[in-house]
Amino acid sequence: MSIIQCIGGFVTILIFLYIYYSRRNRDELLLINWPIIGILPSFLCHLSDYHDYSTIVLKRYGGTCRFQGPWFTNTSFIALADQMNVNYITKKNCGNYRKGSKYHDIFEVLGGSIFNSDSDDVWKQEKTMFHLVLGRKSFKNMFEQSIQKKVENYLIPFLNDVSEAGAHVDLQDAFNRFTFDSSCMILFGFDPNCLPNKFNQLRKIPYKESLPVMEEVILYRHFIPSSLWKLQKWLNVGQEKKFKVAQEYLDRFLYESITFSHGEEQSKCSDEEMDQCFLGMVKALKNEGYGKGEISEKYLRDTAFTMFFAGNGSISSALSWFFWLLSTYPIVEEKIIQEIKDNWLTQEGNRITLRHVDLDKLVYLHGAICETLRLYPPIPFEHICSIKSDILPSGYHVSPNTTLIYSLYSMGRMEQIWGEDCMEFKPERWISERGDIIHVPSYKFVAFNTGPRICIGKDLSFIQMKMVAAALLQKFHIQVVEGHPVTPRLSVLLRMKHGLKVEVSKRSI
Ligand code: HEM
Repeated sequence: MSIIQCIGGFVTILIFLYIYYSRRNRDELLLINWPIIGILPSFLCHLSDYHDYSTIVLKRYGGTCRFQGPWFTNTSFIALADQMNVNYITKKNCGNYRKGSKYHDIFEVLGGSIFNSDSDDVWKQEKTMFHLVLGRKSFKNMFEQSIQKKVENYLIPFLNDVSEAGAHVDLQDAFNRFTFDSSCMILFGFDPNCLPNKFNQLRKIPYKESLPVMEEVILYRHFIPSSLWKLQKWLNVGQEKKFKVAQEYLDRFLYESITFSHGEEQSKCSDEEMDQCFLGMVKALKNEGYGKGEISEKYLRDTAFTMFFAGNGSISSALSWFFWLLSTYPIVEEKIIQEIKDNWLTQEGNRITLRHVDLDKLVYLHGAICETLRLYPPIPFEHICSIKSDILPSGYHVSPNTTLIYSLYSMGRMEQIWGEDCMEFKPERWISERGDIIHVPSYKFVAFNTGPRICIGKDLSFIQMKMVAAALLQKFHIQVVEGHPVTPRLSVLLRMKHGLKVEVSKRSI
């Protein structure tokens, strides 16, 4: 018998077994760990709706189950969406769980940054430095002023122009440009002007496109054998070729920004603003003798890249899902508008000042943003690795050196965690009878991760999202174009696959 006949016979048996199983039990078919090829067929069938598929599987198996990859590929993992188990691995027994070597390989592009660090010394030192900078009053002021400037001088005029032209615009792209520019202002002290103030001045900017491409390839690296993607990388073909090109664009931009050697097209900030920007403060801290080692350009690049990776896409993704949900739930939009009317924000002449003390009064808006992050967490899953064998609180056994993936997306949709109405968008669930925001522990509301590796930028993210949402809702009614498909892109960041096409009309409240 020839090899082709053998393969043909094997495939026929698999098809027969597949049909046999599907007729016997449709539910069981959700997750069949086949001999040799493991979950590959189920996985391939559900590639386009991967997050929803994993959620259904995890619900079916009580929140914890094993996804067995093909033999000898090192792609098997334990999937989790059970808050007790997740609290255990991220907090109670976090000493036994690390990001691990597979994570470091997949996220190599982050360099020696805080995200990628497993060494307690380096991680603690970086974390303290982030806290020192983000906690400074001068940094917070600079942060708020940068967002305010960008909203007032670009985002609002841009959408005004769109409404006057009666055009359709991709709101996700506009938010992505907005967060890219504001991240640069905060990090480096200059605005690269990716978001113009006129609709017809939109131009394609390769370095701005880099992150979404890289995030997509990073997701593939999770699920295909590492030997395969490493070979692709070495041969510079396929997805890995796309990754390399995207990284080159972004790295060139970052190194030029660090040394400030761009052309003239950027709006430069004052020397004072430059000193107060994130990297300015990091350099000052290092010069004062904080932390070990020199401030090399590579270190500054890794820090800048981390800030982009952490903050830029997460915020633009959250804002896009927020406006899509409002378009789907007009009653929620009405309540937010009413809240803005009742508490409005300091009015200085014609100018609206978005101070965070005023934003704190917008409790319903806060609840709506939490609800968005629960249903559409920008980072949909987390990846860690066990050191020694362990037993999870649910009784599940974990062998040493096992990959565990906990799905933040699925955890936001579990009935055991959020109740029977978990699929509904209900900002009210975040508000107490007295009208305050209810504190929800981070192992339940996991969009910002939980345990020691919890997000450092959570408070700043809320300020930024509330500033943008309040300013836009006060000025515009944003409606998603009828029939526009909205589905998540297959990526480590929950962006929308087809963007968010919207129509904009002016509103005055
Ligand atoms: C909606 C916005 C955001 C969301 C949903 C979010 C979510 C997350 C999540 C899930 C992690 C854990 C990642 C991991 O360990 O693999 C994380 C970590 C981190 N985030 Fe955020 N983030 C957001 C915005 C930001 C912003 C604006 C900044 C910067 C100011 C930031 C800085 C960080 C840093 C430095 C870490 C690493 C913490 C550590 O490893 O100890 N994030 N974030």
